[in-house]
Amino acid sequence: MNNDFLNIGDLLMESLKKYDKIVICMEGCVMAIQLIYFSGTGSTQKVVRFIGKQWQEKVYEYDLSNPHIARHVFSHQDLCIVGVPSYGGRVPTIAIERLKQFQANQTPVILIVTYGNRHYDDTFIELKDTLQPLGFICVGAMAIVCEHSIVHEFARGRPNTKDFEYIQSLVETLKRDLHPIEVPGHRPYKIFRGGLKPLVTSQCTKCGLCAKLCPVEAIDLQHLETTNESLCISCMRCISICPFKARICDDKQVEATRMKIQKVCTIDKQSELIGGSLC
Ligand SMILES: Cc1cc2nc3c(=O)[nH]c(=O)nc-3n(C[C@H](O)[C@H](O)[C@H](O)COP(=O)(O)O)c2cc1C
Repeated sequence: MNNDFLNIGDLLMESLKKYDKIVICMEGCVMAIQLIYFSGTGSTQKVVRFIGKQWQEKVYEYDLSNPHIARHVFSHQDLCIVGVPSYGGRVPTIAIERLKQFQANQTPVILIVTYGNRHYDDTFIELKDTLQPLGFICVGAMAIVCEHSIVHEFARGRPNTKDFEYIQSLVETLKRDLHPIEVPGHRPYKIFRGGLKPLVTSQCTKCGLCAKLCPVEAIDLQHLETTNESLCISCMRCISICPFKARICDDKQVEATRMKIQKVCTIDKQSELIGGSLC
């Protein structure tokens, strides 16, 4: 047996059994940092990478927006950091489907939810409910405010330099006090009826980048002028990556969304550590 490894999973299971709060010092213990994320327009990826680097330079990555992502089994010697954006206060369905391809073995996991300054509602509890049966143990969670990927005026430019400094301080706190946690949210989860579907304009040069990068293959390379709306998950990836700004959301629909959420979005929220002790 290799004593250099601290078996975090076993410690956590013990703590769960005893209903005792456990404080785990990560300093000096050997772990692989595993980043697993879904990110439509790049904010969640940026945040998860930043948080991972606060532990170790060397990290492994699993991008859930890749339809051909390889399966993996994580061990108790891994520390996983799982990040998703909140869509309508929920975990994007495709992220749940792809997470279920993974397995864990008492693997500690930190949950990261990014959201566009409105609210994350039931995203944490849904993410925890997805990961726990797979063998993960939730030992930390953070809610991070990012620019709203539909209504960009909300939290525009965030996370900015100040946010990253703050996130760094949150990670330092988290590192000193990893333990099994409860997360906020309700069951049954909030109903999310889906978002806006991107439109294609005459600016389209048929370069095909959107089709290649669509997380759900909703754009056919042979028919770039349309989007398969039954597959589209409204992640806004195609709009954000188009070099010619040829894919857009209908202005009126964006305005309607803006009006609906503006009251709760205008005051800038702060990123936060989430979760009470499971004691
Ligand atoms: C379909 C959809 C639904 C969203 N729902 C919410 C929401 O309920 N609350 C919120 O604050 N932000 C919401 N947002 C904003 C995103 O959660 C936020 O911009 C997130 O950081 C995007 O991450 P990404 O760049 O990794 O895709 C939504 C965005 C999309 C595309």
